[in-house]
Amino acid sequence: MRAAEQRAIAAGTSVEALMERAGAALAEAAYCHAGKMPALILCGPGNNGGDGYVAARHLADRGVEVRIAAISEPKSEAAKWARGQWRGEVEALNSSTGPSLLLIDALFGTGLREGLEDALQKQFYRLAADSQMRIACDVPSGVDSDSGVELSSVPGFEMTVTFGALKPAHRLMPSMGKCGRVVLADIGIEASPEWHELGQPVLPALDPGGHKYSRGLVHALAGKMPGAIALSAKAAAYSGAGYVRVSTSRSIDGLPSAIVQTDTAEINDGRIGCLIVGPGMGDIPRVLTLALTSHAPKVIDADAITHLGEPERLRGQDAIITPHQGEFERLFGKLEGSKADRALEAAKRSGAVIVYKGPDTLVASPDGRLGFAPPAPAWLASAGTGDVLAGMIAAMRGRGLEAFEAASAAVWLHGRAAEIAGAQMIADDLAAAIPQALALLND
Ligand SMILES: NC(=O)C1=CN([C@@H]2O[C@H](COP(=O)(O)OP(=O)(O)OC[C@H]3O[C@@H](n4cnc5c(N)ncnc54)[C@H](O)[C@@H]3O)[C@@H](O)[C@H]2O)[C@H](O)CC1
Ligand SMILES: [K+]
Repeated sequence: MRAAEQRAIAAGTSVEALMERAGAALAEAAYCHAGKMPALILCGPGNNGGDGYVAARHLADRGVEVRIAAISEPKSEAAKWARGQWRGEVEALNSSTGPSLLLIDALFGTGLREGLEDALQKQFYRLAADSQMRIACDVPSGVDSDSGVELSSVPGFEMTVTFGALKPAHRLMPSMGKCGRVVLADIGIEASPEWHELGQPVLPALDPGGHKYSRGLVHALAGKMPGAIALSAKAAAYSGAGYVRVSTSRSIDGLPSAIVQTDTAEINDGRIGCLIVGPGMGDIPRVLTLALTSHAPKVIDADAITHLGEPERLRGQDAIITPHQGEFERLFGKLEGSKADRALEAAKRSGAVIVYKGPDTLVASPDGRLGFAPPAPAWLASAGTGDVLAGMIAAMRGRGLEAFEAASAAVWLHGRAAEIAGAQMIADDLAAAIPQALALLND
C-alpha cells in the first residue's frame, strides 16, 4: 500500500486528495453502520488522524453530532490541511474527555512505530468501553499493520474501514480478531495482487470425454491411526476426485464403498494425480520415506511433516505441506518476521507450497505469491479438520490444478464447508458438507 500510494502521488494525485477520499469513505461506512449516533473521533498526529478530521466534516454535513479529541496538533502536511478544513472545535484528548455512543479511532494507522503510551492507552480503553459502537480507521490503533502483532493491547471493534487494499493485520491474528467487520474502500490506488485474500476458486470444467483417472486419482497412505486417513480419503472423494485409493495393511471400517482399499502401495503408478501422506501416520517414518520415492505430486501433512526433519528433503518433490504452528516450528525452527514473512521464507527454503494453518491460514508459494484465507468459523478448531483439508487439497491437485491454486481452492472451500456444516459439526460432517461448498461455485 505504501508503494501504491507513492505511485499514485508520482502520477499526480495529492496526499490530500487520497485523504479526502479515505475520510469520506470512513464517514460513509460509519453513517451506514451507525446512522445519526453521536460520534467522538480520536485523532492522532499523522495521516490516520487526517482521515479522522475529514470524516468528521463529512459526518457533520450529514447532520451527525460530532466531537473531535486529538492527542496533539497534526504533524504531517496533509493532516494539517484536513484539520484546517474542520470548522468545529478540537478537544485535547485526556482524562476529562467525555465518551460518546460511537467511537471512531483515527489515532494511528500504518505509521505506528511502537505501542501507545500508557496514559493514552488508558483513555483509549476507557472511551472504547464507554461507547456502544467502535469503528477503527484503517487498523485499530496499537496494531502493527504489517504483522498483525499488537504493539500495545487493542480493544475490540465492530468495524474497521480500510483503504485501497487489505493490510496483513486484517487477516492475521491476533489483530484480525479485533477488527470486526472489515470494509474496504476504493480510494483510487492500485495495490499489487501478489499478496491477496483467497477468493472463490475457478475450477476447470470437467472434460465431457474424461474418465476416472483424468478427474484425478488420489492415493492415500495409511499409517497407525487409519481414522485420520479415512477422513482425508472421504474428503478427496467428496471434493470430486475421480478415484480414491488407500494403501493399508488392515481393512479400514466405515469407508465409503467407492473408496478402494489395497494392501499394496502402488505409489509409482503413473496415473496417480496426487498422493497423501501423514494423516494418522504415527510413528512409522518409513511410510514417509516410501512416499518421497514417488514422482507423483503429494500432500504432506501431520506426522509426516514432523518426520521430515529437514526442509531440504522437500526439494524437487512437487509437494504441498500443511503445517500448523507446532509442525511448522519443528520443521523450520523459529523463523524471523511476521507469519506472512515466515510462510514465504519456508516456501523458499523447501521449494514446496506451504499451507500454514491456524485461525489465519496462509498459502505461500516459492515464487513469492501469498494468499490469506478469508475468516473461517472458529469451530474448525477440532480434531480431524486438518485431515479433511489434506484430502481436499489432494483432490484439487489431482484434477490438475497447480500446487498453489490447488491449495488456495481447498482452503477457501474448507472454510465455506465449515460454515455450511455449522457450529456443532465434527470433522465427518465437514467432509460431508464439501459438495454443498462446491455447489457455491456454480452460483
Ligand atoms: N495508504 C494510503 O494510500 C493512504 C493512507 N492514509 C492514511 O494514512 C495513514 C498512515 O499515515 P502516517 O502519517 O504514515 O501514519 P500514522 O497516522 O499511522 O501515524 C504517524 C504519526 O504518529 C507518530 N507515532 C507513531 N507511533 C507512535 C506512538 N506509538 N506514539 C506516539 N506517536 C506515534 C509518528 O511519529 C507520526 O507523527 C494510514 O493508516 C491511512 O489511515 C491517507 O489518508 C492517504 C491515503
Ligand atoms: K486507527
